[in-house]
Amino acid sequence: MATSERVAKVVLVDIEGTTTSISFVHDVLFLYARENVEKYLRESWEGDDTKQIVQDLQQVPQFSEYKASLSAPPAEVNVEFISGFVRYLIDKDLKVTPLKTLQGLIWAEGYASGELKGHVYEDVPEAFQTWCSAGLKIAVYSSGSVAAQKLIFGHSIAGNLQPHLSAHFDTHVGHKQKQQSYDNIAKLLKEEPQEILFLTDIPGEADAARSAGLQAIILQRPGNAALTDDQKLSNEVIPDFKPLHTLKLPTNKPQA
Ligand SMILES: CSCCC(=O)C(=O)COP(=O)(O)O
Ligand SMILES: [Mg+2]
Repeated sequence: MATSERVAKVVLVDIEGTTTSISFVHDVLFLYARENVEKYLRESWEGDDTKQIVQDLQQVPQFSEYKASLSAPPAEVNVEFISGFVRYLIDKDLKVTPLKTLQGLIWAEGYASGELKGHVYEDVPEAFQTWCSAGLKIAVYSSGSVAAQKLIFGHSIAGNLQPHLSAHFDTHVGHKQKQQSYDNIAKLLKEEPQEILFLTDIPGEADAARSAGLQAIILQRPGNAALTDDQKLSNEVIPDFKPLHTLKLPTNKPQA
């Protein structure tokens, strides 16, 4: 289907590599979390949220591997030990839920102080505006926690984009390369899967979304991983959101 003829009721956007540069996520956000995790854990160690995250981190499969890599692991978990494990997970870019929850809490302090401003590509605010004016809904599905998603769009370099967004999904609905996650999202949105258009930089995510019946398009932003010839042949690939400015609802009926 030509991009100009495409119709959808919901545009479901990924963040890293789609609305936002990979370098911002890795070189700014992940670095901020790396540098501030120990301070954050020290100050919140006795709090219920941190206690739950620390417990959940110890259930991550890589925990025993990390412990075994240390010459003298402590007898009891402490701030330094968990901070080291968090940095280990960040360096491996593991999209595990307790890490993502913790990162969101750490970033909240950076956004509140003004040290962090969320990067969005220049075509993103106009696309959000155009889709909302055409009656489409915009939802977000990222490995970043829902709280972190609200921060990046609420404190973006283009201002507060959060009013354009109707729904947020993170790894609580499942892994981004699993069909079941997209089945879950369609059910939660109460929409037919084919009326949802998913935009992502990762072919495995596009494949999983299509298996669930969603439409999917790949973004090839500057700095994204190169696609193979096969991936280019089996996907529609666009450089930015501009070709999707003509996106319309399937009927002239406005959304309820
Ligand atoms: C919510 S901004 C940080 C995004 C993040 O932590 C991440 O791992 C990016 O994953 P995505 O699913 O957006 O590619
Ligand atoms: Mg991505």
